[in-house]
Amino acid sequence: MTISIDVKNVSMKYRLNSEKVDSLKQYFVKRSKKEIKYKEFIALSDINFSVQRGEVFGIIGMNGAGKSTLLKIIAGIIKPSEGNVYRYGSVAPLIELGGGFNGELTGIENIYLNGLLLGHSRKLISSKLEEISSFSELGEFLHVPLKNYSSGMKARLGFSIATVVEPDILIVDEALSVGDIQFKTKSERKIMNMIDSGTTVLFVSHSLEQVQKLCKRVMWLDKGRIQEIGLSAEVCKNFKNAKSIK
Ligand SMILES: Nc1ncnc2c1ncn2[C@@H]1O[C@H](COP(=O)(O)OP(=O)(O)OP(=O)(O)O)[C@@H](O)[C@H]1O
Repeated sequence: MTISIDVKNVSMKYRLNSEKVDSLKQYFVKRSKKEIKYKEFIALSDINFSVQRGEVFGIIGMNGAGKSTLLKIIAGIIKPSEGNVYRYGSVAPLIELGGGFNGELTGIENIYLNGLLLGHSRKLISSKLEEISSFSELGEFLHVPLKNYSSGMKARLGFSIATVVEPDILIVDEALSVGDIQFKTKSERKIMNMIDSGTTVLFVSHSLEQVQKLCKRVMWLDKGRIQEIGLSAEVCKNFKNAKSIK
């Protein structure tokens, strides 16, 4: 078995402002006097696990358990406070789609901007422009500034860019709604095709049914800690029972 993602001793602490500051001026005065106090919030605590190549691995947990934070750390979008993540191969994060979009630029210009942010070369983006445009089905809108797009249209473009090059590792946050029903079906089919061709998938979802259908192994996160890692049916059952007791 070859490892695709290795998460070692990862912890994440967020700093929360614990003091009310009424103005920016007051903030800077207090900051210069070192009077700003922070509370620490531990979103993830000592997370250790690995995912094998070609595995579809699920992460479940209640709201605020730390699922999205963990995905963003694994995708390299944010850095953990402690620990390391080792990824073997190229990564396509289907989270915060179009995070690097600029509303003043057109769809086409944003394809280049986002593609470069994903680590692709200009040449590669040019060669894939037609494919991205056609998958997004945005037609003439691709020549219009993004500030005139609906959120579904932006998500369509983001998805089309992120998946144009088949990655070794796909990171999917279910919370993102990718366009309308027709586009959702099309994007789910694309993800299924990648799974069939051996892409490693990390999948966060609140739908236990979907998790059991797709994933063999699942991790249950509870208040930033690993509660259980194991076979999907078993972990989902324990999670469901615990939820009904609460
Ligand atoms: N930038 C931030 N600053 C401070 N706290 C944060 C930040 N981002 C997340 N948190 C906190 O970290 C915790 C974990 O958040 P996260 O979004 O990872 O949870 P989640 O399991 O994905 O939740 P959900 O199922 O609701 O999407 C939450 O309590 C949240 O309030």
